[in-house]
Amino acid sequence: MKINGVPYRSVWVDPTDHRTVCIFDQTRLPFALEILHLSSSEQVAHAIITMQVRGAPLIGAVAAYGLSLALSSDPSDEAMEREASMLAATRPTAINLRWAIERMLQKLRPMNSQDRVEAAYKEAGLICDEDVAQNEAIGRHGLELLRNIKNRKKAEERINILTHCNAGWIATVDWGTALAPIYMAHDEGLDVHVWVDETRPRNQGAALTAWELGSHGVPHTVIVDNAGGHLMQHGQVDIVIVGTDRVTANGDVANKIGTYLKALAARDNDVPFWVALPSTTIDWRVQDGLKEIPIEERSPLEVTAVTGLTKGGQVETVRITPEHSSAANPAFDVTPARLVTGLITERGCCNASGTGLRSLFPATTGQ
Ligand SMILES: CSC[C@@H](O)[C@@H](O)C(=O)COP(=O)(O)O
Repeated sequence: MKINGVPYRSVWVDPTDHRTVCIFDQTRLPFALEILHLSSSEQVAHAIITMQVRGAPLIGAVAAYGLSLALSSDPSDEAMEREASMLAATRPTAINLRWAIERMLQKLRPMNSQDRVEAAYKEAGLICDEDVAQNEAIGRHGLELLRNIKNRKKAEERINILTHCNAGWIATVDWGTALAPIYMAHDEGLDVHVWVDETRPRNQGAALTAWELGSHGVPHTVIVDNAGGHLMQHGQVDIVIVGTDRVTANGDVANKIGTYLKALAARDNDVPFWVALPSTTIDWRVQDGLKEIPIEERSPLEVTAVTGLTKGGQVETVRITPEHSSAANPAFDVTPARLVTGLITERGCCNASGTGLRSLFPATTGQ
């Protein structure tokens, strides 16, 4: 995607030294656009844990480069296994992280240590290129859904889409998952408007989705997380599209906390609820999302405080709860497959079920 007319991906290798990995510091958006240069696997791990990079596909891609950086300083078997485990443990819910590390190890384990560094950067680059192609394909398939909605509307009526968290281009290597169809619809002149859930506690919607959509000129309105049900009751949402951090072999969907409540409201109001994902987000080894997907529990400080821009232009974090109140912060929830209208993948759309997924990915037996 472009920023001020310049095309960017969300992660790239510094062209001047061919080793350092560059990302946008997502904790600084939307107030500042800062590029971070990561030159060790520890720095990559820190960036993932602190959510300077986040979004399921992107943390997989960045972790793959993290392993490449580790091998640059020590390409031995011991170091590779140790650093791979360290990177895989940085966040628990998104399966793309473990998928990317596993793919790197499968490629690198049989190799001589002296050949590993070049091979690792090449494989990480392939992971990135494939992610871009998958998200572009998701965009094309999701665009069909939006065109169908438009065909059922009067000429002057816009398409209202609700989304949760940030599943845009900065959550992936490019395009995004849930936002890819929206960008394509906007680019071809469909009148789309996006209701952006702010997505407390970290406000990925208010900060990141709104920034992305605004930079691309897509009309959007930020709403508090609790407004979606009300808007659906009043016919102001045509479709919900969200991304996901892990989809089980049966089609259960883990995504940012609050997604489940949107799916319930959508079902009660006959609003289609779609989930967009590259196949790297499917965990074929897991069936029951509620029992088997680990849900990340983050710091209570993310709940008891908010960060924003003061009138003086300073970014500040302030407490919003009584000093001695405790807080809980489960970062994801699981939406059962029965509440999901369908999945948008790079191979097309399918039912959120084992049969639906197997109709598109018949040969996949595991990761
Ligand atoms: C294309 S990204 C889909 C998901 O990763 C996204 O919706 C999400 O929940 C991200 O969570 P985050 O905690 O910001 O990494």
